[in-house]
Amino acid sequence: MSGRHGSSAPTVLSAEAPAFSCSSLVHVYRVAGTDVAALRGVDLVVQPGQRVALLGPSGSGKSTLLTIVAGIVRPSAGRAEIFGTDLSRASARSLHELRRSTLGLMLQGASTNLLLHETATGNILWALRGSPRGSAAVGREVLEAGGLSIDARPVGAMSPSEQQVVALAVAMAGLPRLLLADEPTSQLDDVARDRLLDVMVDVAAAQGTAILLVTHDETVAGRMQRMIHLRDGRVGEEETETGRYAVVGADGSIQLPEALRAAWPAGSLVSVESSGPDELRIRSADSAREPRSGLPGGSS
Ligand SMILES: Nc1ncnc2c1ncn2[C@@H]1O[C@H](COP(=O)(O)OP(=O)(O)OP(=O)(O)O)[C@@H](O)[C@H]1O
Repeated sequence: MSGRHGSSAPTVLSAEAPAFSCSSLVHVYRVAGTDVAALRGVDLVVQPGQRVALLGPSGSGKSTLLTIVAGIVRPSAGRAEIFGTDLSRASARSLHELRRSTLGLMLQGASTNLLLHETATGNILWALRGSPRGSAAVGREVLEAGGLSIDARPVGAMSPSEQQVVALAVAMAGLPRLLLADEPTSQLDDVARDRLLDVMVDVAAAQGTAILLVTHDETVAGRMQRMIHLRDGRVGEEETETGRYAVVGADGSIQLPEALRAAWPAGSLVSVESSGPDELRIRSADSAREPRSGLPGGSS
């Protein structure tokens, strides 16, 4: 595949740097005098060429994280870097350059980044104008997988699912070093979704493209190499081939399993005992405590 998808040398911003990394990342939206904490301390590292799915309930901060990685929204606090470029400090100009040369964006609302009066192919060619890397052939391959290889309609006359295929074709045609995709196949039926995923994974593997992809669809997530679950604006768990694990944050915190959250509300006291280098025992203080009547001096 790599021959077919061959391109000029990639723009190397920092050879050894992760595709994306963030630590203690916080984002607060301020709307009409009210603060909404969308991200509450996210720690995450995505290596070059790694494919990562972001999952989590609605409102857990997935899209916010993606717009920060895209350099569209500046984080309120914490650190976020793309290939070694600090997103908090980068000038508007270098963020623009980063998006042009390094990132492929397919954010929510597939049609927002498309020229509606142009055809699918016209959109790909437009996106590749002056691009330091990029392959119209890859764009056409994605269109073909989505059944749009021969289509003279302007994108504005296409259905939402067809526009989603075009948006993915445009994003992939740029041969980005990091593809950011928010629900990239949400409008597609299962057959089209699987065909598109095949091409996406195939091209990404051939090009060494890292992917950070938001999805609610476990099938889509399963095509990525890592599955990260966000909860309440933090990384809660990660699924690997060997199981689903809680993730220790930079501050040493871990989230409670969902099933225990109602039983152990904020402020609950727990005893945390290390019973070996690889084992931690957490018990509710209530269960550890003797009944009051059994306590020395207990009166009830
Ligand atoms: N532009 C905005 N202005 C104000 N609050 C916002 C904005 N965007 C998101 N939020 C709030 O930030 C929190 C995280 O939202 P976000 O969209 O990042 O979550 P999400 O996990 O992507 O949700 P979904 O799966 O529904 O897309 C939510 O409480 C949301 O209401």
